[in-house]
This record gives sequence, C-alpha cells and structure tokens, in this order.
Amino acid sequence: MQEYAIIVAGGSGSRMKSDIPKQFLEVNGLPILFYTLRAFRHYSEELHIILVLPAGQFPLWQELCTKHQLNIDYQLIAGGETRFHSVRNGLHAIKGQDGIVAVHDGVRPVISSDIISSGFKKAAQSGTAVTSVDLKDSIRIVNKDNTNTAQDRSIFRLIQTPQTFRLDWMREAFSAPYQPQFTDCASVLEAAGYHIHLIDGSYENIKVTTPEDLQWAGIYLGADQIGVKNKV
Ligand SMILES: Nc1ccn([C@@H]2O[C@H](COP(=O)(O)OP(=O)(O)OP(=O)(O)O)[C@@H](O)[C@H]2O)c(=O)n1
Ligand SMILES: C[C@](O)(CO)[C@H](O)COP(=O)(O)O
Repeated sequence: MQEYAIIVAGGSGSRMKSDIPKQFLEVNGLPILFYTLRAFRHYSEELHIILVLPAGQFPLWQELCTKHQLNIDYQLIAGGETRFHSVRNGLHAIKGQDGIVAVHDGVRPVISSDIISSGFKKAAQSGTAVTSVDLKDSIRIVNKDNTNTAQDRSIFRLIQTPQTFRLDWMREAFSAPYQPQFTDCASVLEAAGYHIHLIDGSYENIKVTTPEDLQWAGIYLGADQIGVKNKV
C-alpha cells in the first residue's frame, strides 16, 4: 500500500513571537523543518511526502533550501486558514485511490523512524493510529466559579503527531465543514465516526511552540546519548 506523509507547516507561529516563521528558525545550524523532512525521508525512500507551507513563504523556503543544500524529494502545496484547511489542501494533492497517510506537524522535528513506522503499521491494520504519551504532571480543572478541582490524570493522554489514517477514511472525514474543535486530525476522524487507536509517542517529540522549546529541540537534535534516534 502506498504511504504518504503530509507535513503541515502552514501556521503563523504567533506564540513563538519571532520575525522569522518558526518552522524556518535554525536549531544547531539548520531550519527546524529540515529535520522533520529528513526524518520522514530517512524512514523511507518510497514515501510520498507533501509539504504544506503558506504560499507567501515559498520564496524564503526556496532560498533556505539552496543555502543549506536540502536535497529531498517532496511535493510543495499552499496552506490554508487553519491546520484543518492545510491538511485538507495536502489531501487534495494525493491522486491515488488507496493508501495510508501520516500527518505530522512540521514543527515536531524530533521524530524517530520507529514512531513513524508504528503509525503506518497500526493504521494499515486498524485504520487509525494516533501518537500519544502519558501525563507526567498533576492536572486540575478550572470551574466556572473560578474554583479548581483535582482530576485523575490516568484517564488522559497527551496527543502528538504523527497521526496516521487510511486515505479513504481521511478523505471522507475532511469533506465535513470545519469546526473550531478540530485541533488535530484525530478530532476530525472521530467526528466522522471512526474509532481512534492510540500508539506510543515519545517525550522528545516536542512541538516547537514557544521560545523555550527551541532550546529543548537543540538538545534533543544534538544529543547522541539520550535516546533520540533521528539525529541528522
Ligand atoms: N493554518 C495552519 C495552522 C497551523 N499549521 C501547522 O500546524 C502545526 C501545529 O500548529 P501550531 O504549533 O499551532 O503552529 P502555528 O499555528 O504556526 O502557531 P501559533 O498557534 O502559535 O500561531 C504547525 O506545524 C503549523 O505550521 C498549518 O499547517 N496551517
Ligand atoms: C496536532 C497537535 O500537535 C496534536 O497535539 C496539536 O493539536 C496542534 O495544536 P496547535 O494549537 O495547532 O499547536
């Protein structure tokens, strides 16, 4: 079965508060997005990779590819208004009938081949595979009257990407109108009635969102000895 990866990097990065789009910020001398693309290409030479970027960022991206000599085969597609729309644009670029699609945040550069592979295997068996980890902190719910109450954290999981699905199920789910609660692909597939299967992610698989995340990305991507498998 053909495997596809949609790497979404069409956001504005408002929480990073940087002049340069966060997916282009350098970590250990290379743009974040390079590590993500290389991790997926490292997983498989056969993988059809679709990169989704805001159309206005295409020229800057091309400059960076030339500067850093990025030599990876992928298809470039324009992003949309929200993550949901960017994923949908990526899906429209897929012409085949059958396949398995992994959707991954461009700003999660510390992703291993093992996790990518588990997602494709689980989705090929069961249709859905969503990466997740246990919570390590205690959590409390803030009530309407501004009091707060402890929660049982064992019933929660933190959701990461890749999120991997059957292509036909994704197409059906993403034909629905956008809803604000669609913060990831799993919520879209769930709304379409599909059961979401969780697989293990990793604590290193951080989403670079706010400035301090850059330091952790630098440590993980530069580390030899702390179990990170996708160092480039
Ligand atoms: N219209 C959008 C919005 C988000 N994304 C992508 O979805 C991923 C997760 O989103 P997030 O970390 O929130 O990125 P931004 O939307 O860029 O950041 P912020 O919310 O701080 O503005 C990122 O790789 C981002 O580029 C996208 O492809 N298209
Ligand atoms: C898709 C995601 O990374 C899963 O944790 C997350 O939902 C993205 O949220 P964001 O607010 O768009 O960063």
